[in-house]
Amino acid sequence: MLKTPKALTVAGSDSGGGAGIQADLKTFQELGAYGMSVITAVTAQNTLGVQGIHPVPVEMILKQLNSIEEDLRPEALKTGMLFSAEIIEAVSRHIRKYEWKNVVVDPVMIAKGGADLLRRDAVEALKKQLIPLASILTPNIPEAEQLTGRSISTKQDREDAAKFLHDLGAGMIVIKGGHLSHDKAPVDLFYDGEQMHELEGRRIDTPQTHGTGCTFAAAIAAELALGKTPIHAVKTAKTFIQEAISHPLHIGSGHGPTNHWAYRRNQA
Ligand SMILES: Nc1ncnc2c1ncn2[C@@H]1O[C@H](COP(=O)(O)OP(=O)(O)OP(=O)(O)O)[C@@H](O)[C@H]1O
Ligand SMILES: Cc1ncc(CO)c(N)n1
Repeated sequence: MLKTPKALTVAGSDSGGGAGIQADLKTFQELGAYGMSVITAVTAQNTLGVQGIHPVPVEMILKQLNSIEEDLRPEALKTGMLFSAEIIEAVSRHIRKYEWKNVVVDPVMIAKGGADLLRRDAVEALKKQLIPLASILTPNIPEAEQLTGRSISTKQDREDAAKFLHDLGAGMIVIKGGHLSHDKAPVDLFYDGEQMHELEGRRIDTPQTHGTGCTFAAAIAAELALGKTPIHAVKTAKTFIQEAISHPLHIGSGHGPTNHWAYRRNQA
């Protein structure tokens, strides 16, 4: 009997459904992985912004992780919004203890509307505890700047940042190009620990980009769960997010969600 690949997201809930746990589960489903979740925080959120954040007690996060470990060990996982140093420490300890593999770390810090999804004092825990466990780390440019303490404007800056993050212990790094200036194509830089690869893309001029980073990292995790190679996984994730942004759903009046159906529909 063929084994069903299981992918786990350890992240915050977005009541609006476009980012966080909800985006991750939709992405897993579309790419053919069985989706599971460990919720680290509940956010009250819509396309206009974040109206509230309620972190889940660490004890309950550990219970969710243990329930998964005892019965449903994932082939791959992704982490998203982790909110505090104590949550990062608990999640990292669990991943280390049970030697979970194929760990995609999306170092979520700030929502599109400016809300803090990670406490400022938790950045050190992220660098010391979780990044060394990452098979693939997926910062956007502002997150890479925070993690490296350097400003990033040129291609050389991005390559140097990727090497710096590799030295912190991340196996492979994708520095996402969504935040490059609007007249530039959103090229993502993928460093596999030896070589730099550029993931070309076409910029789609739309405000409907809520949850792009979550969806991209979840697509990588789904592909790794399916047994695909890292380079295949990041390339599929890039196509997946490009399709999802290209076919907006026109939901809400702010930064609307992307369209998780678009990739599979276009493959059919
Ligand atoms: N306007 C766009 N057109 C095409 N691709 C885009 C656009 N914006 C982002 N992307 C792509 O989406 C993916 C996520 O990148 P981005 O830099 O937006 O992540 P992020 O800032 O972490 O997202 P989030 O807002 O969810 O935190 C990358 O592959 C990036 O190249
Ligand atoms: C819960 C959650 N995670 C991540 C993001 C980043 O897009 C968000 N807006 N909300």
